[in-house]
Amino acid sequence: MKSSLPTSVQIPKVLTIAGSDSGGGAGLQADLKVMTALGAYGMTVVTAITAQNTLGVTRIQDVALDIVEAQIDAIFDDIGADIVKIGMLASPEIVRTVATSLLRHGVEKIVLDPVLRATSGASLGGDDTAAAMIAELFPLASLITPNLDEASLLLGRDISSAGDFKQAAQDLLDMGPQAVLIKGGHLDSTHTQITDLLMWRSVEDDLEVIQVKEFRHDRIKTENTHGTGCTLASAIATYLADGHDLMHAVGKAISFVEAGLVAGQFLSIGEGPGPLWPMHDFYPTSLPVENQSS
Ligand SMILES: Nc1ncnc2c1ncn2[C@@H]1O[C@H](COP(=O)(O)OP(=O)(O)OP(=O)(O)O)[C@@H](O)[C@H]1O
Ligand SMILES: Cc1ncc(CO)c(N)n1
Repeated sequence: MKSSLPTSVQIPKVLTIAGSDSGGGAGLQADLKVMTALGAYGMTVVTAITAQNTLGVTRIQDVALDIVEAQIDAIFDDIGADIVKIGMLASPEIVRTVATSLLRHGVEKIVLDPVLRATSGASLGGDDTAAAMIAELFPLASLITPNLDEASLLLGRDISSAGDFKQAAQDLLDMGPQAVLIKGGHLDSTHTQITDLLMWRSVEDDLEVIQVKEFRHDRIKTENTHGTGCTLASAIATYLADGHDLMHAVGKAISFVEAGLVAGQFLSIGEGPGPLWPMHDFYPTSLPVENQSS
């Protein structure tokens, strides 16, 4: 039972529906760290448990459908969420369960990161999961954030150059989401710049118009890029829940990832590509520990 103490401080409540990364760099662990770093109250619905580290994924255990549903109900029957971020869903059945539950609870703000493969190459969902996402979740999504591999899988054709981004975003937008962000992080790593392309629908004078914004930024030279996609989508969701419009939320989230990558260069976590560092604002890694403010 609640006490009668005043509860006037409002912080954004952000729910991630995602897989667990035992290594802590991606998945719901990354999501929670980002939400916390950005001042939101983070919550989790676990869809799958991955045995994972910086070298790769060794095992995946899907969570039973009724347990996925019960977690979503537990949150919306009590706490609620200002926005939902979706990551790894692992099977078409989990996609359907999540979509049905979110519809039942009338959830309207959804950032969908269509996670289908880990950077290490491990499959985190197959073609049938992609098809279920398109059918069940795209129409509910405020924003989808595919990387190049995911955009190629979802569209059934190769998206391999920045010149393909606009048409790919348009074709993905035609599949039902309100907005699409194509992430260019995996495009040729010899390029010194990265382009992420945002396309979204808006209404002007009662007419729907399609808007486009390219975010071009320097590629940070680092191996430690584990979790960039999860971090970006969680940061966008948190900034949206905090009241920013889509274009600014995406811009701020890209800057947050960049700062995390710069700070993550100085960390040595695991033998493979390590994670970025989402706590960069609080614990800057480039300073010797004794010089950091306490
Ligand atoms: N080396 C880099 N320097 C600067 N920004 C980067 C770098 N690598 C990725 N990003 C940014 O990180 C964000 C996520 O992009 P990316 O293409 O890596 O997504 P992803 O493949 O879904 O991530 P993940 O590898 O976690 O699955 C994008 O905004 C992208 O521009
Ligand atoms: C659990 C999980 N979700 C998402 C990704 C994508 O980075 C990953 N590697 N692991």
